[in-house]
Amino acid sequence: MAQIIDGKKISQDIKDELKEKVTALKDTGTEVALAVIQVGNDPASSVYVRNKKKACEYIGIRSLSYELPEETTEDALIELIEKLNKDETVNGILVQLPVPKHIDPDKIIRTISPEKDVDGFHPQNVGKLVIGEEGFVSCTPAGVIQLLKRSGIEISGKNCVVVGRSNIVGKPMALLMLRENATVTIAHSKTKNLKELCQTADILIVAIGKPQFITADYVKEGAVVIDVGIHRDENNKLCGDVRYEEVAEKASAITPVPGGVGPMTIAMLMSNCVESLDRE
Ligand SMILES: Nc1nc2c(c(=O)[nH]1)N[C@@H](CN(C=O)c1ccc(C(=O)N[C@@H](CCC(=O)O)C(=O)O)cc1)CN2
Repeated sequence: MAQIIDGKKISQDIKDELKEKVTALKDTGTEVALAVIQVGNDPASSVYVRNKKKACEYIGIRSLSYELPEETTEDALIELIEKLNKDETVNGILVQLPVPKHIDPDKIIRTISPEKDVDGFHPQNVGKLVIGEEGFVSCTPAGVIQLLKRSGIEISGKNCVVVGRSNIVGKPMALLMLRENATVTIAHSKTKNLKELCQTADILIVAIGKPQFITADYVKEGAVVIDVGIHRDENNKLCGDVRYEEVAEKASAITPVPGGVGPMTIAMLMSNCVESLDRE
């Protein structure tokens, strides 16, 4: 049976380390502040935003909350971001995704100052990741690296297949694994022989957005399987992109859903906020 990679425990460890750091910073008169913007009332987004605020509270980060109505215009949102960009007391800014359809997420991401882009989505931060310069890194992929490292899983020299090529998970995930000296392949909806390709992976990272798509026959005996997906099944129970029960019997280590990658997203967001101070 596989080692279960406990994202809840690892994210708690990270939050505890950050809390210590933030407490010490406070003693020197330095405060960390994060502005969280949500447009509309998507129920899942409301849960994530609430959890981000709770994490801020736990660590000692000041959180500024902007809950804007669904009909907020793109211009009004841009105006708010520009105001926060100029506010010297705010270190980090994030707009919870998805935004309503009438708002262009790419335009919004580009409006956030790269120095305050704690989500790591701004093209300038993505570019820094590509060329190996220090910048903010997207929280979910950064969280996966922490899960692997803190679980004692060797990355260097391993064959890694990343299934999914989104800008916020798949692509940065592949770049981070490359930075850790893995041999990386990105698979996507047009990939031929996906199953055979996945079977070559020592580390299989799945961010495909299809509930329970990856079955045991996609997985090499002893592989490490990281599930980035999050869905509700027909019984309204949370599940991932991976068929957990059967894959756990074949893998050497696996992340559960819930309690795997998800909680790491928020821990790494907190880490980026604290890190933003070192960049000033
Ligand atoms: N601006 C952003 N928007 C979105 C991001 C992001 O990083 N920045 N990522 C996702 C949502 N997300 C954070 O925002 C997120 C997703 C899942 C979890 C999490 O802890 N999941 C739990 C289950 C929680 C539940 O009960 O639903 C788990 O997997 O154990 C945290 C954050 C899209 N939008």
